[in-house]
Amino acid sequence: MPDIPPTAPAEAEIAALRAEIDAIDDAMHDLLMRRSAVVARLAGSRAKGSGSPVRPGREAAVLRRLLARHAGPLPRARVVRIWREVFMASIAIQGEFSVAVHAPNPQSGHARLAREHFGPIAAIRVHPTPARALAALSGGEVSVAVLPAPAETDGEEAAWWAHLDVPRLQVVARLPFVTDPGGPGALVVGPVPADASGEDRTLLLVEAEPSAARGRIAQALADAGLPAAALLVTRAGEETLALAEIEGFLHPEDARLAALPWARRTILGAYAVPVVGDTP
Ligand SMILES: O=C(O)C(=O)C[C@]1(C(=O)O)C=C[C@@H](O)C=C1
Repeated sequence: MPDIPPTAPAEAEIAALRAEIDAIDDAMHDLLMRRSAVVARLAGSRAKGSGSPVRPGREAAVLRRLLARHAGPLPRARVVRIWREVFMASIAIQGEFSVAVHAPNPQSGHARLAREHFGPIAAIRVHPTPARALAALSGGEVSVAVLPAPAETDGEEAAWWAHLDVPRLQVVARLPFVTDPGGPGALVVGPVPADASGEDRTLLLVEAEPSAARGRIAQALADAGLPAAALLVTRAGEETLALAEIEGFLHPEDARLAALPWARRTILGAYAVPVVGDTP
């Protein structure tokens, strides 16, 4: 196509639209400065306490509320990306933040999930085993650890979830927050309990009798009023370990836990149920 110089009316239209964008940018900048000042007040308030400033449940609740009112051409996944940066900026205002991720290299799927979630500025270090990533978290070197989502095929070394040092360390989030069918999944472990988002899943680890079949474990959970939305069963020597995902935010003193037939039952933490992205 030949290059046609823009006509004067077209230039005037572009200038007017850009003036509108400039005014919106000023308003957005004012609001971001105001928001950061509120975050600084929150950081200074004793109500939040010391320790990790990260509250994944609160972040999820904010995003769900915004996505519920969202309309127009801005894709939902972009809204999430913009607010991820806002959250990370708020976290930076409140203190140091760094991540240990277990991944073979910085380009692998789980390392990319961590980078996408925690943003381009966060210090993210890759560790060759889950144990090394968790040791960095236990030792206070990092704020959170990102580990592959549990799988039934996990061997002794990969099954970090079978030996998690709860309640000192707990699962607090799941990545990605915008569902990606077929993509890798990861869990975020923090040095604080998970905070409820209003729509959560709790991870419950039970040690069942050695011969326990999957169906019997699922039935016992359902009978106790804790039907599993997902159930992973592995056998390690004499042990049968079952990791159940229970709908809702379960507290350790929930009476339904006492109705389970197994003495060893541990809440590993909880995560906000991910949201769906943009439909093509
Ligand atoms: O609500 C808080 O506790 C905050 O620190 C604020 C805020 C936010 O920017 O909205 C920031 C980080 C937390 O992970 C959650 C929310």
